[in-house]
Amino acid sequence: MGYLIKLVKMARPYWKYLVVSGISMLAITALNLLGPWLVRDLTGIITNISKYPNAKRMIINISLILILSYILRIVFQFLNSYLSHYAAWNLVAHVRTLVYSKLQQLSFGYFVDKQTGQLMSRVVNDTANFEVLIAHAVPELFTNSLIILGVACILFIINPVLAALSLIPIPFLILSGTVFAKKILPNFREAQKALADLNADLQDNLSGIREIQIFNKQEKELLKIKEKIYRHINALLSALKLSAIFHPTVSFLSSVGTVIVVSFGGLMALRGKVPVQDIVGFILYLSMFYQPVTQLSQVIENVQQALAGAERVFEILETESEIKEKENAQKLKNVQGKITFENVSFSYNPEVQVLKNISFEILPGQMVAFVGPTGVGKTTIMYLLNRFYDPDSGTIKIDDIDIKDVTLKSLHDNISMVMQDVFLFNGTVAQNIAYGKENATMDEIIQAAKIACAHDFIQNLPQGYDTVIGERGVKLSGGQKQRLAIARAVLKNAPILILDEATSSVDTETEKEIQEAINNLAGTRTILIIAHRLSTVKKADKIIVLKDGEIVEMGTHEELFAKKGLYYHLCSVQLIDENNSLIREV
Ligand SMILES: Nc1ncnc2c1ncn2[C@@H]1O[C@H](COP(=O)(O)OP(=O)(O)OP(=O)(O)O)[C@@H](O)[C@H]1O
Repeated sequence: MGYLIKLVKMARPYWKYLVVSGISMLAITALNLLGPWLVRDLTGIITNISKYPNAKRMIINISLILILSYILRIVFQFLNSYLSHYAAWNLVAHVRTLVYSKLQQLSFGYFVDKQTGQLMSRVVNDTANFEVLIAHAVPELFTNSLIILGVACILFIINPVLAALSLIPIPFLILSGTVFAKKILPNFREAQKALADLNADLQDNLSGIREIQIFNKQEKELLKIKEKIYRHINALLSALKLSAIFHPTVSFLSSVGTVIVVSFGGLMALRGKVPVQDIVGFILYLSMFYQPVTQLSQVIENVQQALAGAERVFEILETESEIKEKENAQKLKNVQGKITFENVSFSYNPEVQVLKNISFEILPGQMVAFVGPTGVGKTTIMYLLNRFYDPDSGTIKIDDIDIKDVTLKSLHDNISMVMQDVFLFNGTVAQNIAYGKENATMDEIIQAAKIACAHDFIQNLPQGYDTVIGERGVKLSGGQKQRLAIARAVLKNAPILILDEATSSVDTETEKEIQEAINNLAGTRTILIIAHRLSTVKKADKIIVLKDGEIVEMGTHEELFAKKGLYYHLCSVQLIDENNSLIREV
C-alpha cells in the first residue's frame, strides 16, 4: 500500500490528465447505461404503437439521442483512452529516468552481484507495469464497479424478480474469474519469466559467440537455448489452454443468465406480467453486467502485479549508495596532484583483507608505478582513490584534502583512468575519444590520438575518425582499443592520470611509443601506472612494490634493483637488468 501512495505522489504532475480521463470514464459509463434504456423505450413504443399517438416523433427523437450518445461516447472514449495513456506512459518515462539515474549514482559494490539483464528488466519491464496500473487496472476497477452497481440498480428498477433470477450465474462467474486470476494469470507470467530468461541467455551467448566457436560448444549451447525456447512456448501453451477453457465457460455462464431471463421473462410476458420492452432491456443490460463481474478479479490481480513491480522499482530508488557524499562536501579545485594514503586497509568481504595498512605519498607531477604479483590489490588502490569503494580504515587525500570531504563529481573530474578491460561505446572513433571531454574539437581529438599513438592506425581505418567501431569496439584489435582508451583519458586532461595495464595488449614497438608519450606527459600531471611488464615502469619517479596486500618495497628502479628484493626477483623473471635491457637473450 505504501508503494501505491508513493506512486500516486509521483503521478502528481499528471493529475490534470487523470482527472479529465476519470470524468470521461464516468461519462462513458453513464452513456453505456443510457443506450439500453433508450432501446428499451424504443421497443416499448414499437410494441405498443397504438398507445403512442406521436410515436413517429418519439422514435426519431430517441434515435437522435441514441446517435448523439454514441458520438459523445466516441469523444469521451478518446479523451479517456488517450489522456490516461498519456499520463501513464509519461509516468513510466519519468520513473525509468529516475531508476536509470539512480543506477548511475550507485557505487561499484552494488553492481558486483547483479546481472545486467536483471537490472534492465527493472528499468524497462517493472516500470511498464505502472502503465497497466494507471491506464488500465485502476480505471477498469472503477468503471467495472460502477457498471455493476449501475446495471444492478437498473435491473432491479425494471423488474426485481427477473433481476434476482439474473443473479444466479454471478457466483459462478466470480468463481471462474477468481480461478482465472489465480491459475491462468500466473501461467502467463511464468511464460513471461521464461521469455526474460531466454532473452538473458541469448544476450549472454551472443556476446560470447566467439568463445562458443573457439571451444566448440555450439551443440551444447544450442540445446540450452532450445530448452529455454520450449520452456517459454510450453508455459505459454499451457496458459493458452486454460484460457481457451475459461473464455467459453464465461460465455456459457453469461448465456445461461440470458436463457433464464428469456425463458422466465417470456413466461411472465405470456402471462402479461412483464412487457416485452423490459425483456429486451434486460437482455441488453445483462451483457453489460456479467463481463465486468468476470473481469473484476483479473483487474485486482493486475493491481497486485503492478504493485509487485512497484516494490522492485522502489527497492532500487530507495537503495542508499555505499559511497555517500557529505552534505557540506566541497569542490576539489585547482588540483596540484599530491596523493596521500595513510594506513589504508580494505576488504571487499570480511573473509579476505585485500589491502593492509597502505601508506605512501606521491608529489604533484610525479610518475609512480605499482607493481607486484597478480591479485595483490593494485587496481583496488586505484578504485579507492576514485572512491568507488571506501576504505575500512585509514585516509586518502588529494592535495592534503580527505577525498571523503569533496564532491564525487569534482573528484572524478580530476582523475582520468584507463582501466584494465577497456570499454568502448558503439559509435565512431572520434565520438569515443571525445567521451573524455565535452565539446572537444576535432583538433583536440587528433592531438589526443597522436599522444596515445593511435592517430596512424585511425587514419588507416576505412572512414578514419568516423569509423564506427561496433559494440564494445569489436572491430578493433586489443591494442587499438587500449590506445583509444588512452587517447580518451589524455583528452580529459585531468591532473591525475591512472593507467591500469594500459599497454598490456600492444606490441613492444607500440608500447615503446606509448611509453614515450607517457614520458612526455610526465611532469604535467601526476601519473599512476600499474604494469606487469616492468620495462615500462623504469622511468617512474617511484615504484611501489606490493605483496599480500602490503607495501614491501618503495624506491626508484635503480634503488630497488640494487636491493635485490621482490622487485629484483620480478625483474629477473622478466629478464630485465638494471639498465632495462634483457639480462640474456631467450
Ligand atoms: N568486487 C570484488 N569482490 C570481491 N573480491 C574482489 C573484487 N574485486 C577484486 N577482488 C579481489 O581483490 C584482490 C585484489 O584485486 P585487484 O584487482 O586489486 O588486484 P591486482 O593487483 O590489480 O591484480 P592484477 O594484477 O591481476 O590486475 C583479488 O584477490 C581479487 O580477487
